[in-house]
Amino acid sequence: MAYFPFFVDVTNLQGLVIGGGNIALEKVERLLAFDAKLTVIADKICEEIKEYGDRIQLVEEKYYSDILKNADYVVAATDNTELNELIYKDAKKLNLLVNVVDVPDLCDFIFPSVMKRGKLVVGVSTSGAGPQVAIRLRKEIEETIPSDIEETLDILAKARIEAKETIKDPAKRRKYLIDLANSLLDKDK
Ligand SMILES: C[C@@]1(CC(=O)O)c2cc3[nH]c(cc4nc(cc5[nH]c(cc(n2)[C@H]1CCC(=O)O)[C@@](C)(CC(=O)O)[C@@H]5CCC(=O)O)C(CC(=O)O)=C4CCC(=O)O)c(CCC(=O)O)c3CC(=O)O
Ligand SMILES: NC(=O)C1=CN([C@@H]2O[C@H](COP(=O)(O)OP(=O)(O)OC[C@H]3O[C@@H](n4cnc5c(N)ncnc54)[C@H](O)[C@@H]3O)[C@@H](O)[C@H]2O)C=CC1
Repeated sequence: MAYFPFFVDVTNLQGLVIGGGNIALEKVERLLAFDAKLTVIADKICEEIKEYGDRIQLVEEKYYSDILKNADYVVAATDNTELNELIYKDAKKLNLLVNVVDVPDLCDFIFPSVMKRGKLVVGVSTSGAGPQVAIRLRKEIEETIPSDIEETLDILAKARIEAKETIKDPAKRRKYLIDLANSLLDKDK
């Protein structure tokens, strides 16, 4: 296996979380931090997940395979190993990407340890070798990020749009944007 860190626009995809316990809640919260479109199906959905009811679709029923038809990707987080395996098989028949929470062999994608500050996103993965290492390194990286990074990236995003209009020469535009990025990042040093 080799996990490539695509940064996927989850606002445009329909995610399906199967299971409504603590582990499902963690996955839901991580995805909602990115405004993911989500459906949660479980015969028992915990209160904490229900509190997100205005942002996600809740289906308080047992898993049925037809629900996969509306999904783009699936997270299987039930406490039933055989069921999680069945979900994996059903989802593969539809060519969906699946994450079975505690079974790396049944994960087409895995959750990294994530830091998000405005437009900056850092995701650290150990390819499943040791989530604890991913968590610790993510925290260490977090400490090196300038406190005004959100503002810096907002300024740069605007400047790039303007520069595409106003500086027609690609080489000059590139130099302008690299210098601006460096000056913003260096200004507090
Ligand atoms: C493969 C992967 C699949 C996936 O879940 O996507 C996976 C698998 C497994 N995790 C297990 C255990 C723990 N996982 C955590 C925590 C996190 N695990 C996450 C990701 C991943 N976990 C993917 C690989 C990530 C990578 O590449 O490094 C994080 C980063 C993101 C997230 O979960 O969203 C999140 C931290 C979020 C944050 O804080 O930043 C803790 C610590 C804790 O809970 O505090 C423990 C207990 C301590 C321990 O065991 O180390 C077990 C053993 C289960 C058992 O048998 O008990 C398996 C199964 C196995 O390894 O066989
Ligand atoms: N809790 C933990 O710390 C960890 C748990 N795991 C694994 O993650 C999985 C889930 O754990 P928790 O969320 O803590 O369990 P939980 O017991 O809190 O929740 C299980 C959920 O599965 C749902 N479910 C069961 N059968 C179903 C069916 N037929 N259709 C739809 N939903 C169904 C239940 O309704 C419930 O919402 C387990 O397999 C567990 O082994 C892995 C690592 C750590």
